Amino acid sequence: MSEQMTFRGQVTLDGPSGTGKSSVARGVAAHLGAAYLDTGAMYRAATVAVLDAGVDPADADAVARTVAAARIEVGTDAATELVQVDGVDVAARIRGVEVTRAVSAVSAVPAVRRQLVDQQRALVASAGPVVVEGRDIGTVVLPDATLKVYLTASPEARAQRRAGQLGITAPDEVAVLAADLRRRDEFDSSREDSPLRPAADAVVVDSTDLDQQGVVDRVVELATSTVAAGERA
Ligand SMILES: Nc1ncnc2c1ncn2[C@@H]1O[C@H](COP(=O)(O)OP(=O)(O)O)[C@@H](O)[C@H]1O
Ligand SMILES: Nc1ccn([C@@H]2O[C@H](COP(=O)(O)OP(=O)(O)O)[C@@H](O)[C@H]2O)c(=O)n1
Repeated sequence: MSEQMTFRGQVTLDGPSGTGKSSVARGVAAHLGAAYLDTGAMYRAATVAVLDAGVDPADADAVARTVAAARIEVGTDAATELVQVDGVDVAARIRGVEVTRAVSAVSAVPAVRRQLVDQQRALVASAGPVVVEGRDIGTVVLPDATLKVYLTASPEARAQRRAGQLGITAPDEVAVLAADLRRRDEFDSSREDSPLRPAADAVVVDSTDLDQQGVVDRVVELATSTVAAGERA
């Protein structure tokens, strides 16, 4: 497929925190003229609903009831960020420390996952060509995707990137951030329902020594060569 040809497939990007999933997925979507879905934003929005209801994130039944009653909306346009809970814009709040600390507990609740996975599949079905990022997209949400990428990077690089994003420079604060990332990744990888892991047919891309554009270029190259191979078959 030449780059000018229209990309009609689905690209999944999974991996641990700070590997560059969101920024790379946006770049790839823009390059391919595809829609973009940030599934982490949906779990984060569900977490806002739980915290606002005063529910303990560890109380799975109450979490499931609260999220079932909430209207969670996210956009699929790579150029703009739309995240709402019951019509209220929560795009900034979902990135806060409070939500980040609670999100893994909320996303481990099977009923929450069923609800949001159904919603993700419906959004993808109406989006056309799409780049979707998260933790279980290649394994559970879109097992037949055109291209599955599993992004990795060293723990040090991931902590440094997140620190840069949050404007944190003090070494002790970076160390706290690194410990938080490690804890969340362990939780996400060891949960029973849809743990974080590469799909058997995912291409693993280590971004430790690549800059953001380098990773975007690599994923676009993989997407175009996968489509070309499919057309030859
Ligand atoms: N390959 C890279 N090298 C350096 N910084 C990167 C790279 N990819 C992404 N970043 C930066 O790292 C930070 C975290 O990236 P993000 O896309 O939010 O990761 P994730 O969605 O996996 O948590 C952002 O500030 C982003 O610009
Ligand atoms: N498909 C997904 C996406 C996110 N999540 C959960 O949502 C949390 C936040 O996801 P995110 O993609 O916003 O996290 P970062 O990689 O940006 O730190 C993750 O730590 C997971 O607990 C999930 O369980 N499944």
